[in-house]
Amino acid sequence: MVLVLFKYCKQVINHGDSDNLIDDSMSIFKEFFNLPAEDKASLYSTDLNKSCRLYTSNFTYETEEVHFWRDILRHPCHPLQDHVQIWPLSLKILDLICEGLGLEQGYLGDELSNGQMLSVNHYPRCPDPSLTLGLPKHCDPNLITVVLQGDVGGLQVYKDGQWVGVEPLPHAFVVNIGYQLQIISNGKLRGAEHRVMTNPRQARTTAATFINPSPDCVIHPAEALVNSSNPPLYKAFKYVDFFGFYTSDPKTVLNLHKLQA
Ligand SMILES: O=C(O)CCC(=O)C(=O)O
Ligand SMILES: [Fe+2]
Repeated sequence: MVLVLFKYCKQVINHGDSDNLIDDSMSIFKEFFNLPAEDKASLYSTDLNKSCRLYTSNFTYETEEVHFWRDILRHPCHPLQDHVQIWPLSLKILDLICEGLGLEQGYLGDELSNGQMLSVNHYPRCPDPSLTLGLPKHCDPNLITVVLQGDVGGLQVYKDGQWVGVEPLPHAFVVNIGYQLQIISNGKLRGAEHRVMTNPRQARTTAATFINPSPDCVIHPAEALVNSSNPPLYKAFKYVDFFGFYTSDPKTVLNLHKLQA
């Protein structure tokens, strides 16, 4: 397994997952979005609590100020045993992150990462990309997100004050660091700020697997990374509470969980 390193975002290649399986999955995702609208309509829902739903733009179409050029099929994979077991690749990535941070192997396992959410994004061809984005600048709320971005670029990360395109590498997975990893690492790792551009020539379909803590898991900076010269930067909280704040205001949620200096 090879990690191609960017500052806040990494791509994993030679990961051992079969290229055919990746291609087949991507074909099925594209086939789904190419179905006639009336076939997909029964899955469309604006109910945030619905387990599997198809929706447009971002969390809540009705109340958001700006709409984005994206349709999403979201599947919570819950309970996990009825769908797929935790994906071995994500566990390997988490153990590599533990090694890099100096945490014991498995520290990021169990309830810190046993929630898995599949989010298949479809960004239709956009006649005028200057008017809209596929997704605005954001940082994912969770631990890490493993993204299969297919062969059409569009994902950008904010690095050193500039937007940098993440090159689509064949069969590579992009790993985005989420807020929970920033908090657990006590700021050693930073959540990846990213956005998605639209494309005037071709549609783009991507599959993001969100690796999430369980809702009641209490998140706090890892004790091994905190000492008198590195005091904790964040409060302890339940993931479900953090996620609630994130859905109402993703821009200020991290500040709410900071300890005052
Ligand atoms: O589609 C992409 O490339 C990224 C998707 C993403 O950032 C997200 O779903 O949060
Ligand atoms: Fe994201």
